[in-house]
Amino acid sequence: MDAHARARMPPPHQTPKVSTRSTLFAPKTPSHMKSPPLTTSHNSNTPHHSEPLPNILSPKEGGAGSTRLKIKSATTPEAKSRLLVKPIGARAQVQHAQRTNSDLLSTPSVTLVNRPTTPNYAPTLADEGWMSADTHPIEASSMMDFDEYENGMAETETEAVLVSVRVRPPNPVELRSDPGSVWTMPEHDPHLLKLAKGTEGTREDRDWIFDRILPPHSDNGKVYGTSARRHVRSAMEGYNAVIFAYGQTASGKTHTLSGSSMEPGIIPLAISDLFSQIRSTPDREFLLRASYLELYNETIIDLLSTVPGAELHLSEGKKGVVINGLTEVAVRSEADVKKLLRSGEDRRKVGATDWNARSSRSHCVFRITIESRSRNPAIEEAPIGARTPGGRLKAAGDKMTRISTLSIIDLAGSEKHTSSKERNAEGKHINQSLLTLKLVISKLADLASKRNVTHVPYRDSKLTRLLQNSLSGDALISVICTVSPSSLNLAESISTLAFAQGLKRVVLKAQKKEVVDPHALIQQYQNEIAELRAQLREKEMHGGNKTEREKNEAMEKRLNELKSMILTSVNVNSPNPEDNAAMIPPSPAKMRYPKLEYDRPSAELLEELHAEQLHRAELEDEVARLKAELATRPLEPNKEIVELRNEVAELRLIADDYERHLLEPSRKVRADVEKEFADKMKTLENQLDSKKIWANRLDENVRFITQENKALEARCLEAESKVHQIIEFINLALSPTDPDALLPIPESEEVRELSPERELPTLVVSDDFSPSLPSSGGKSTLTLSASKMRATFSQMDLANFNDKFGTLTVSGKGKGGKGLGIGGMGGSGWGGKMLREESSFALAEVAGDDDDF
Ligand SMILES: Nc1ncnc2c1ncn2[C@@H]1O[C@H](COP(=O)(O)OP(=O)(O)OP(=O)(O)O)[C@@H](O)[C@H]1O
Repeated sequence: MDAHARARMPPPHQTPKVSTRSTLFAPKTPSHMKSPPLTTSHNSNTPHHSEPLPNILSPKEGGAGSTRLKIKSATTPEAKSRLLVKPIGARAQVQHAQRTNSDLLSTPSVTLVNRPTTPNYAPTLADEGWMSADTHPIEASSMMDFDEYENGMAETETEAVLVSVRVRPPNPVELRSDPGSVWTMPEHDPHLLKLAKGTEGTREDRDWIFDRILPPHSDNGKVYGTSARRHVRSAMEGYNAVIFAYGQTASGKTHTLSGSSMEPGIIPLAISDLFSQIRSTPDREFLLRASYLELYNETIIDLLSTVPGAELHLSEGKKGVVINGLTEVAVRSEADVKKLLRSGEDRRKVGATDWNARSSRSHCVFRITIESRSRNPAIEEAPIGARTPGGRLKAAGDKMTRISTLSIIDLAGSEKHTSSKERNAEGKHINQSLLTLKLVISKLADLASKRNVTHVPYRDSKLTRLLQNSLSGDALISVICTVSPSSLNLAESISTLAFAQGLKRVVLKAQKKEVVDPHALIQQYQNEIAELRAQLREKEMHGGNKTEREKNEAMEKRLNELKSMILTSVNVNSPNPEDNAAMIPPSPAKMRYPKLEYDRPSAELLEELHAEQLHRAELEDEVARLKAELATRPLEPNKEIVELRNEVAELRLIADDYERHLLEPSRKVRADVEKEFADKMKTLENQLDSKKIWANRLDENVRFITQENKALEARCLEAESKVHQIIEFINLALSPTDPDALLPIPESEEVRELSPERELPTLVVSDDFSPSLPSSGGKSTLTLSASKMRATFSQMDLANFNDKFGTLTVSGKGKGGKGLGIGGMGGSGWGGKMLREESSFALAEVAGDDDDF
């Protein structure tokens, strides 16, 4: 964020929270209404002012400090005159109602009555000071950059004081001394103020940056737009707002705030803006009351009191500093405020100093308290759970009220030593209070910078006590620091700018004040109105004698008076309390549709109705003509339908396109799945290939085994035939008939031992063929001697024997190669089995760990 943006003020609506804080001004005792008309004995320069003040408020139960307010019954002619305001015509009302906010702003409708003329003070039109919007001379162009400026501010995020610096044009004395200005204000940068090159008497060569620099040619309209309008609008929305001017004497504070009849200042423009806001807010009702006080030589004086010079005292209330007994006057129109300001201005302490023929010798606070509520019955009820300022839960029917104050403060100028003794004494007090203000601001700035601050000296002057609630963050603040362009005042101007810089560092925490407050004056008035209406209705029903009728009249007057105090977009245009039209309460339809123009004159409405009827007749003719044309028209494809068809076709294309785009993701998913499956397929194919290899090798095995089996079969057959031979041999051996037919068996030591009958052959059988035979040294051998066998098996069934040796292979084994022998299966063994194990191992290697395999 750049320095300029930092310097800007935040929008006041950023933290719209409901607060329970309420106004700090306490009203005065009820004696006001009975007091004689206002006169002033303070201002020796001004004539006494005897104009009666409008609607002074008084506490319901009396006593200083009470916050209960009530308008006294205006039953006396004097009281009645206070309520009367001159009416304006119906046409003017309509024009007012039709004007937009911006219209009203760009053409402020009032100007302030200034103080009486003195030799070097030349306002004109003093009595006609409150000019109409159409006649005052502010140029519309001077307002042109307000919106741009406000838009810029709306972007900021932190709450700060809005600080503007206004450089006034040089006065004749300054022009004589040095016609140039010590300040330069670059056109391209409305935030930058620099000392002109070559300015003597100071070492200050820094750039000064503020929210707005207002060069000498800026008029009050521009100042209002840039430095006050936001605050006035915020006050209307429930934020407390303070606008004050600060600067050395004769630097232009009063000119900025009050202005002249030709160039109204911030106060009259603000008042005008307030009323224009009410006119353009038909859904809310308002109650405005004004107070005006001055702080002179550390004494607070009520400028609106019926007792001139009435001194006020401050006290510490629950919610801050309270001004006890301050007069508040209900105002219903700009004219009402004009009267108040004029009477207050007349009483203000002014005096000629060496620098200013009409110097303000006091600090002045003009304050408007604004109460408002919704007029819409649907939304005016406070939400369930809302609380009153006292903390109690709202009762049924309680309504939310916004209560805020707009304070505009004209500080007395900081003083140099003057030639007058009296001025010097005043100056001492003024300087003392301004010094305290500076100190307080500096402490608050330190606090905002999180420096250690133990004490903020609010109590050191009445000015800082008056401002305490606002300065401690309760309000939105705008300060206009005024400086002279002359080198004669350079030191003072730099001191003012330093003060302004301190202000920029103060942090504000203003909150919208929207509460359920049974003590809100607007609420009390509404209650009283309802009560009076009920009483009057009852009396009407029962008739009554003369005295009662008089009482009723008084009650009706009071009712009308109260109703006139509650300002709406309708009755604020018609300030005459006797204008019954303005007094009629809004109908339910009006309440429901507040934006409809119910109050337009009937002649206008009739005119409009007539125009509408003509227009309707024309339209009916046109419809008839078109119908006739349609009836005679040949049936051809309706162009519109063709167009619509084309449009449908186009839309279809678009829809197809959308569909394609929409299907794109699913296509991608499908491609992914397909790829996944393809990968899996490939793996399975690989596995299948491996299985095929394995199967081939199995086939090979089978083939090999089959061959082996065949070979074995052949050998078995051979063995069988040999067994037959053996059996034959045995049969022969056992045959007693022909011993010579036996084959000769070669002699061996072993056989000799075993077969003493040499003429008989010996049979040797290896154990490979019979596991049941006894083992001897790894190889069992059965040697049969024919002679022994003859003896042993003489009784044996040959068939049994044949069974026993039927599966044996026979290897001939006889002495000298003549004998017969039975041996194992030869060297080939189980070659097939070996092959199978090897293939199975190889196959497992190919398949890996795949479960699917
Ligand atoms: N911007 C301006 N344009 C034209 N005239 C101005 C401007 N500012 C001030 N003046 C004139 O300068 C004179 C002094 O101004 P003003 O009374 O407003 O000063 P001040 O700061 O209020 O002084 P003090 O503190 O003594 O009351 C007045 O005659 C006023 O009309």
